[in-house]
Amino acid sequence: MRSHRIALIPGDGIGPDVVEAAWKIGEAVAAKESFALEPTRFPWSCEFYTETGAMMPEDGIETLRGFDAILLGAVGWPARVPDSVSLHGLLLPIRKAFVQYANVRPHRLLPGVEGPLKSEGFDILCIRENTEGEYSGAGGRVHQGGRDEVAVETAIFTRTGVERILRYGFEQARLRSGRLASVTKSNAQKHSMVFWDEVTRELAKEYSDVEVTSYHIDAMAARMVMAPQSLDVVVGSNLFGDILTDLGAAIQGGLGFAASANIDPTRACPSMFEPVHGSAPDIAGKDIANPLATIWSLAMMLDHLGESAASERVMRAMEAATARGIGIRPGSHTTGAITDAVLNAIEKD
Ligand SMILES: NC(=O)c1ccc[n+]([C@@H]2O[C@H](COP(=O)([O-])OP(=O)(O)OC[C@H]3O[C@@H](n4cnc5c(N)ncnc54)[C@H](O)[C@@H]3O)[C@@H](O)[C@H]2O)c1
Ligand SMILES: O=C(O)[C@H](O)[C@@H](O)C(=O)O
Ligand SMILES: [K+]
Ligand SMILES: [Mn+2]
Repeated sequence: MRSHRIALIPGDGIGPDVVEAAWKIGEAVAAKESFALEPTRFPWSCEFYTETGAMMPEDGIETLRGFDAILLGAVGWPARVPDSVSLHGLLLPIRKAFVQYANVRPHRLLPGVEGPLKSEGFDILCIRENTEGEYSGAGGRVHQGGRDEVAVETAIFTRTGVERILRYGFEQARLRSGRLASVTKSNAQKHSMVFWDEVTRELAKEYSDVEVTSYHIDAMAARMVMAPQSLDVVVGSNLFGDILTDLGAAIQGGLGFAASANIDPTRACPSMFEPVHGSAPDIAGKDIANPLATIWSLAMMLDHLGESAASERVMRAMEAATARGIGIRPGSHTTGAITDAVLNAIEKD
């Protein structure tokens, strides 16, 4: 029987609830399609940090390297560990070490879900650079606490990094409508974003079948709200992509719906799948976290593993559940009730 080894990192807050919910769905579709999912659970989290002084063991990356994929919940519990420590101790090292340079985030309204806008048919694909840019972690602070204190945070854009993410965007545009929007801010950031635009234009010659348009990040934010139909594939830097994908999540009905895949397109390393949202301390422990974002991320994982029939089963079941009004508004159903509705739809399919 085909088998896939999956590392589960539930993490903090609502992370464990949504990962266990998604895992039930994974097991159900694996049974339907006659393959096995072999889970190994890792307790790496802010609690782990409190106990050990690190977000993951020193050999954590090497341990993960042997898996076919990683399914993650959320990292961060600011009351216990500063976010800058937890993110740079677990989530960001995985993205960087495994060169998961393409963070793929689909935003689409599921049937029955009414977003806050009149944006029927909202359906875009955001591609976020995931290994460098504003998240490089290069910089420092001097004269800490003093009147002359200085903080420097240097965004790093390499030709390799910029070219490969734009290329990924062009390729995705080819698979969809043939339209690509490249997010820039070259009016203000006169080095990195001018470079980004230059590489965009260079690649445009190679992809003459793709219609590419550059938009400044601020105008893009407005466009996503005012004219989302004019967009299809959107490619942007790490921070721009981070912000735009919470906006995309909001338009698709909330963070409980937004899925993501951290992809190493070369497949040399395991890719990681996780909801766009974080640990949601404000609703943790209340059993109202929407698991659909993580279930959708699981569908992306199955597709990446070559299990496209199982992936399609998950998507169909989610759509059947929301079409019946399950989980369509924040807090409308418990995590368990939404999970059961999806499981039920899988059984009936
Ligand atoms: N990739 C990640 O692991 C990731 C992503 C974002 C934030 N974080 C971390 O998570 C912590 C909380 O961050 P935040 O509050 O800025 O963002 P968040 O995404 O955790 O929450 C933002 C808002 O969305 C709601 N929400 C999120 N997920 C939901 C779900 N599944 N169902 C229903 N509502 C949901 C929350 O209740 C909250 O009101 C911080 O430590 C942050 O650094 C981690
Ligand atoms: O990448 C980040 O900024 C955080 O982990 C989170 O906000 C995300 O979007 O994944
Ligand atoms: K997450
Ligand atoms: Mn984010």
